[in-house]
Amino acid sequence: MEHKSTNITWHSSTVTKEDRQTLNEHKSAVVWFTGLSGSGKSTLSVEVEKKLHQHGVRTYILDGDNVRHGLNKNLGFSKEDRTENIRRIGEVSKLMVDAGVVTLTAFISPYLADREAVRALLDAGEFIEVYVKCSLEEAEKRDPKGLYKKARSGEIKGFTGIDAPYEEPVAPEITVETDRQTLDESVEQVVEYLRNKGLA
Ligand SMILES: Nc1ncnc2c1ncn2[C@@H]1O[C@H](COP(=O)(O)OS(=O)(=O)O)[C@@H](OP(=O)(O)O)[C@H]1O
Ligand SMILES: Nc1ncnc2c1ncn2[C@@H]1O[C@H](COP(=O)(O)OP(=O)(O)O)[C@@H](O)[C@H]1O
Repeated sequence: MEHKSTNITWHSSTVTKEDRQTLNEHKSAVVWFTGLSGSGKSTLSVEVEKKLHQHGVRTYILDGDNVRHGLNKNLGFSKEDRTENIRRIGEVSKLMVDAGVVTLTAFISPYLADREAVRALLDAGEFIEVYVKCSLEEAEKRDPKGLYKKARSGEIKGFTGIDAPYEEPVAPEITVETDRQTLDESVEQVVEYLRNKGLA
């Protein structure tokens, strides 16, 4: 993206990310849930956060409700707008990780290049991609918000999985299969990974 501001310098503070992590007694990273609408991203992020919080981990969830209603309320669902949506969320995630927080994000983030751009913003090991894998058939059967029905009838255009693409992750850190596993199994799988990385 074009860099419009000039004559700006980076102002570093004396308290570093590492200092904050030491104070918190855990590292920080972004746990990036990606998958179709209805795959279980929000449900999983909420349950994983609950577990982490119980273990004394500082957490925050970024999802559509706190981002598309505020920071990104000027964005729709064209390819360009989705890319800008993910770019901004990536930048916010980076700030949250710098603040020492384990940040969980729940966005479809359908484009591989957009997710890789977020990965590139962060240090090694700080971007944990969780592919919330679920067949379109099952997601459509769940249809928790009735949006697939609207997409099939043509009331919503450019809906992910129907007439807009979803590019599957190539090498995600974690894959959970919500049409084959129970919610508890998926939650435990994510928490176990985070525990092994000093994040839980
Ligand atoms: N056209 C279209 N395609 C996909 N999704 C749509 C669309 N229009 C509205 N919605 C609703 O918006 C939620 C997805 O927003 P995201 O910010 O996660 O999308 S993206 O990452 O920018 O692609 C998504 O929420 P989830 O079901 O939680 O994934 C939908 O409820
Ligand atoms: N194993 C599972 N993991 C996650 N969600 C599940 C699972 N089985 C059924 N569900 C249901 O699927 C729906 C997923 O919706 P949601 O979490 O809003 O998905 P997304 O955020 O990806 O759109 C919820 O109603 C949830 O209860």
